[in-house]
Amino acid sequence: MSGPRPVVLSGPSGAGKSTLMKRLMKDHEDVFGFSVSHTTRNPRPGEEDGKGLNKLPMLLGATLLPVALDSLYMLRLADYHFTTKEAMQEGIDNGDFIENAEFSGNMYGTSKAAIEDVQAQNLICILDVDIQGVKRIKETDLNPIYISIQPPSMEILEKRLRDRQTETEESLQKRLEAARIDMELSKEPGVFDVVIINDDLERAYEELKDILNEEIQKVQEAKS
Ligand SMILES: Nc1ncnc2c1ncn2[C@@H]1O[C@H](COP(=O)(O)OP(=O)(O)OP(=O)(O)O)[C@@H](O)[C@H]1O
Ligand SMILES: Nc1nc2c(ncn2[C@@H]2O[C@H](COP(=O)(O)O)[C@@H](O)[C@H]2O)c(=O)[nH]1
Repeated sequence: MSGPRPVVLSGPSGAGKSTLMKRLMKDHEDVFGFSVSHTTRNPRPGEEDGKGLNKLPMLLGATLLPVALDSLYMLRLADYHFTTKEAMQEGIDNGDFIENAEFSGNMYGTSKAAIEDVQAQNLICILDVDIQGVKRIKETDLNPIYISIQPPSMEILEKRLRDRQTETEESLQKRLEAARIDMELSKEPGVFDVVIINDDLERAYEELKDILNEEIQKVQEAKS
């Protein structure tokens, strides 16, 4: 496939993938596009459903110049396509997904359309997937850069997840269990191109930008 290489961001829930990714997208206008996954979990307060949001940037770009760029970016970032188990299973059976997994009792998956939407715009496609997704994507011809975002320790991860206030005690425990497995597997040689320890956010962000610098420049040059 031509165009910039996609980027797979993986790592335990609460490690900081979304925080880093949202900053990357905000700081690099029209360089990255997020592969909006499907999930059967319930939306969190403030999360945007992907339905219809893809069309928003063009409308806003043409009509709403005085709006602050920050708010434009928050508006155009869909979090997920929130769906039901039945609808998602039907999509999986139809071959609509390049990968799917069960995580913490819910289904998650990357549709082929989610990636194609981003690649059609010649943007760097960012996928946020768990370790099962990483393994499945390795069986495809997507050829992304594989980056693992890891917390400095289990204790800090637990604190971040608790402070985020998005989980029940039950789902928090499931996520911590998955995190232990993830932290072990990410140490296996050859699974990830790079492992970033997200201790200090600024340092982790600089590291992420450095890794992606070559692809970022390619997209920026192609646009100039
Ligand atoms: N370096 C950091 N120092 C302190 N807090 C951080 C750091 N990075 C992220 N956080 C905070 O930790 C919490 C988890 O981060 P975030 O939601 O980005 O994780 P995630 O990996 O995307 O999780 P999930 O996979 O569940 O979506 C957030 O409240 C975020 O503000
Ligand atoms: N295999 C996949 N994993 C995914 C996908 N989208 C998100 N995820 C991972 O799920 C967990 C939990 O996410 P949350 O939003 O409920 O906190 C996290 O590790 C994500 O990376 C996907 O399409 N496929």
